[in-house]
Amino acid sequence: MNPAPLSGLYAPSLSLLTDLYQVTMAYGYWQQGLQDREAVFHLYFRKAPFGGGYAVAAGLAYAVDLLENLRFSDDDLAYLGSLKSATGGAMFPQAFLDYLRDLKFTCDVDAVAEGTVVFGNEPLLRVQGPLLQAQLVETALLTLVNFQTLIATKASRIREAAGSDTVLEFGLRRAQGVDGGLSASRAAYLGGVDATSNVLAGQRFNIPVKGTHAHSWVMAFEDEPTAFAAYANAFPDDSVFLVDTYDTLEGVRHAISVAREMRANGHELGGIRLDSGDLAYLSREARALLNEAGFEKVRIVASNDLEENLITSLKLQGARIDTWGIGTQLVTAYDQPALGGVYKLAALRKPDDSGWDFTIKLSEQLAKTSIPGILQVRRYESEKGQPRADMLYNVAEPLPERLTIIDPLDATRRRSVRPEAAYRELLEPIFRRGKLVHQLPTLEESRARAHREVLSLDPSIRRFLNPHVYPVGLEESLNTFRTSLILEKRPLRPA
Ligand SMILES: Nc1ncnc2c1ncn2[C@@H]1O[C@H](COP(=O)(O)OP(=O)(O)OP(=O)(O)O)[C@@H](O)[C@H]1O
Ligand SMILES: O=P(O)(O)OC[C@H]1O[C@H](OP(=O)(O)OP(=O)(O)O)[C@H](O)[C@@H]1O
Ligand SMILES: O=C(O)c1cccnc1
Repeated sequence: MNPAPLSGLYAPSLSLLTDLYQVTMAYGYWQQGLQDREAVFHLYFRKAPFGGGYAVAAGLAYAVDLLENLRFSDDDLAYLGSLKSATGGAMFPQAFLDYLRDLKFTCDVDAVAEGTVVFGNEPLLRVQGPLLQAQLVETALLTLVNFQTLIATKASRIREAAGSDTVLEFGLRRAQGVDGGLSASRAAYLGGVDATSNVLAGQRFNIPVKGTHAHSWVMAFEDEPTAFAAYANAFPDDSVFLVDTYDTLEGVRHAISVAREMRANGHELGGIRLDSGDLAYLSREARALLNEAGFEKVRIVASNDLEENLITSLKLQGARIDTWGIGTQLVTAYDQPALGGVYKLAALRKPDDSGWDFTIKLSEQLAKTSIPGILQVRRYESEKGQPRADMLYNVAEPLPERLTIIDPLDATRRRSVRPEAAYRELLEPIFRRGKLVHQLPTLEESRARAHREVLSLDPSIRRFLNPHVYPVGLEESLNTFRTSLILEKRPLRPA
């Protein structure tokens, strides 16, 4: 089986999966002769989602697939050719459409591996190449990386709450459409769930598929014991009975009597599922009934609008739940349905090719002012591999001998870097001149990375409530340069 069956996910191409303004700007750049001016954009979010202290990067495999297949088909061009301007003429002239027909993606892309733990303000992706192309891919890259990073992060929080218990993703029916379901299942697995009920995701991404049965199964038979016995007949070694259709504890008793018959025939009941009521109380009662009857190994699955805080609370209440089935809250990222990742222009090659003009987007809030340069993220780690601080620096400028990391929001907060401190660079080359130069890891490898990296974080950063803020700063000369650029661009207002 193909472990990373992503190639051609968007074949022949999703080149029109963009906002109209990307195409109108592309036309404008082309008209101005700016299409090949070398540009650098960074994709980053400002604040980790769910009030948490970190995020888990995801979506790169989809982004690679999209960029590899980026081309305008005849149908795409015919559609763009049919668009009209306000006065009724063609929005785009034929010569521009011909240019798009021949367009090939030739940018360099550097990115953080999927499953890497990331923080606010650091680039997850850097695109460097012809301005028109680097601009054109903005929307699609944001669509892919924002959503999958959000869901992978939610899944890692649920994993954190569940500890070593099994977590199943049950979200497809409540997901935001087809790709919302499919890419959520992938990102949730990457972030740490153990299996999905989504069969297409199982086929496409080689994710383990698992499930129980619905209330309708019980309702389709004359009574509950008959329904359980029929299910056991179909799946003698893989049965989990949903016990709450009529009365949960009565349902547990029915499950036990069918489990006895199964045992007499050489089979064991796998589990029961609770889907309503007080899950702490019912799971304890169910455990006691099962144990008394000699079914210590029958697992208790719980579902019903669960998420990381409820799981934590249920555990504190002494719930005896072995497996958590999580749907809506996970795949819709219910408490924060979007990650506000942005894609900002940070450098433009000078027209005479003599170097770079670094660019900045100002904001009233310093937190929203962009970071100029061609950025790399250097992660300093302890001897045990625990992340200690991340430093953003401009690879287009030489690094000073003595490194100091400055908090971009408060320049008085500084950290010196020991020259011998161990580090790794997070952005890795993915495309060079439009050619894929990176062997993408399998989904299993990315999932293992996410698991490893989240666990390597200090628990104070992983906690849900008021997590400690992980230090991400600018290398001192970059910070000084950014401040000077802000002063240069911001008008000096009269008092
Ligand atoms: N012990 C508990 N502590 C905190 N929350 C719980 C506990 N048990 C269940 N919950 C959660 O409370 C919410 C409401 O559950 P409850 O079963 O009362 O309502 P419901 O979903 O409307 O039930 P039903 O399906 O019977 O109509 C769910 O999110 C459930 O996971
Ligand atoms: O609560 P979630 O986290 O979203 O998990 C998925 C839910 O979907 C199912 O309910 P549904 O009522 O759709 O069908 P059912 O008859 O199988 O329970 C299942 O029983 C869960 O309660
Ligand atoms: O298999 C299950 O138990 C399941 C699947 C989807 C949604 N809710 C439950």
